Amino acid sequence: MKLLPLVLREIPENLKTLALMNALSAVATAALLWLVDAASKDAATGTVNPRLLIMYAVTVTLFGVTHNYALVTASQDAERLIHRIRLRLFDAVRRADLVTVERIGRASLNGVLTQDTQTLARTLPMLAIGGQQGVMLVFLAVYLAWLSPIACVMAFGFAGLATAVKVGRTTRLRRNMMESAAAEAGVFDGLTDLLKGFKEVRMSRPRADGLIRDLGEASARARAVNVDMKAQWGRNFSLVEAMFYALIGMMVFAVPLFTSGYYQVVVPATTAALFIVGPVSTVSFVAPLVTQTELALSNIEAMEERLRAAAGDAPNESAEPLPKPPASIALSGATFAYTDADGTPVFAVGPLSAEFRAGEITFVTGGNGSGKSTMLRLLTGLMPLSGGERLADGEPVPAERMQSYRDQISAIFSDYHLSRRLYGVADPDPARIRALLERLEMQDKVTVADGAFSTVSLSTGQRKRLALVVAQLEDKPVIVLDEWAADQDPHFRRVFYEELLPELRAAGKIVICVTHDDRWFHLADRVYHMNEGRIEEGRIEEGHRHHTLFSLEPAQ
Ligand SMILES: Nc1ncnc2c1ncn2[C@@H]1O[C@H](COP(=O)(O)OP(=O)(O)OP(=O)(O)O)[C@@H](O)[C@H]1O
Repeated sequence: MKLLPLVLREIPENLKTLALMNALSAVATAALLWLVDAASKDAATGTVNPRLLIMYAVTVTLFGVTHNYALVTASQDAERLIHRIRLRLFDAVRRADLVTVERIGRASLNGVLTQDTQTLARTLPMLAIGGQQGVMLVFLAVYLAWLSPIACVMAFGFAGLATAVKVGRTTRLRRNMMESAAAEAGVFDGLTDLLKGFKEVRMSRPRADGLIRDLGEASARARAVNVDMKAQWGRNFSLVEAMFYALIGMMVFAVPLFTSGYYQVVVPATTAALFIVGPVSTVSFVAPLVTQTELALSNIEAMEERLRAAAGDAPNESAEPLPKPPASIALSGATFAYTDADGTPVFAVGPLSAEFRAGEITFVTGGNGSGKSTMLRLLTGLMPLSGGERLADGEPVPAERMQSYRDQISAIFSDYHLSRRLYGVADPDPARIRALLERLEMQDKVTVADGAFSTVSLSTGQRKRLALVVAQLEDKPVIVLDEWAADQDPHFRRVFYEELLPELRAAGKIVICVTHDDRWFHLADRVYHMNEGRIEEGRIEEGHRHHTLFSLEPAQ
């Protein structure tokens, strides 16, 4: 049971008031029943008792106010709880390192962050209502027991039976619903192929025919399963409704057989039975949601635990700032290995030693899969080192300064995600933005207003140019560009190598650039070459061009 401890721990503030309001609204309901009984006796003699009328009006008001308070507060508390859980999850994700996030998988993270929290958003308010109706049932039971203990036992016994039937059938119905969801997912998969692969479908009639045939079959399967599911739902609904009518019948036909003197209370007892139908129905509907809620909470807790366990007892990475913006950063004997699910290393890098200095352009070259991006991830502090050190100005960067170290670096990785909002750039100067957009030849495509780009629906190369606008607005001492130029046209590639990079160097930045463009290797002050996870420093030979530009020597 996770829900109750969670509620007691996370949102204890209103619980007492909530319980009181629930109890008051339930008492008001029982009082209304009593008043109806008393007033109907007067009505039978052709009189209206004004005192009862006033009491009735006051009790209805009390019920309205307390019921409304309890419902609204319970819903607000449920939303507050969900909000807190979400914030905790967001924070756990932002604190996790890249290896952990990649190991858990974005799909699993997404599932917990969206589906499981949505499940809570759906079930918690309903559970709150169910709880309230449960309290109401307790008070109605007391009232009915006061009128006639036997009537109470029989009414609640029968209601319990109806609930058991309903819950049992709902479990079966849930199986039908899961089949229905699977069938709908089949249709959705086909639709994804149709819409995402529209160009491919349009280009080939046999492919289109095959896909549409499969889609038709998936849709027919979904129809059959849905018909079955809805018939089952209809049968459940009718049966349970009929059982509640049977309950009322029992109050007037069966209960009198078991108790004497019942004729005196038959009207209020039957009215009370009518009143329990609604709450019993709600409680029986809501009860199965407890399992879903518990499952969602378990998933969320397990995910938090995985994220937290990965962080382990790691010190607070934001505890200390770097003493000053670094004039050089370096890896010294750094090692790291990717592992598979069993922990077996699948690709190892290092020991890597490389230094990157302010006012220098450093190129990192190497074949596909040689470990360039991995080296950058280690250098930028995105992934932990297994061995060796990261240095800033020749000094090892302790874990307590890692966030401050990362904050010195603007990085545009090859899979860079461009947000529309300029997160992390406080009050950007509009004139500077305009100048940068012009410099990156994007002024006709994009504007910036209220801290956001007017659009990010652009080509990959154009998005990378905007990423460079953001990086320059950030104005950090280190700029890392992972194959930035690969998505640019020849004209802008030249601008990048011959103008933008030298400008960044002239501004005193540590410029690190992964590239395959050997035509411009001569523009670098330093070249590192990656080969099967090892690094070699290239010596640039004057007067040479193209790939013979530098010869490789082991780094010192
Ligand atoms: N998350 C990961 N888990 C396991 N192995 C990985 C992971 N990321 C990369 N690798 C492996 O590490 C090796 C180096 O990858 P990396 O991306 O660093 O190379 P790269 O030199 O940047 O390649 P490219 O030029 O193709 O971008 C590859 O063999 C790759 O399969």
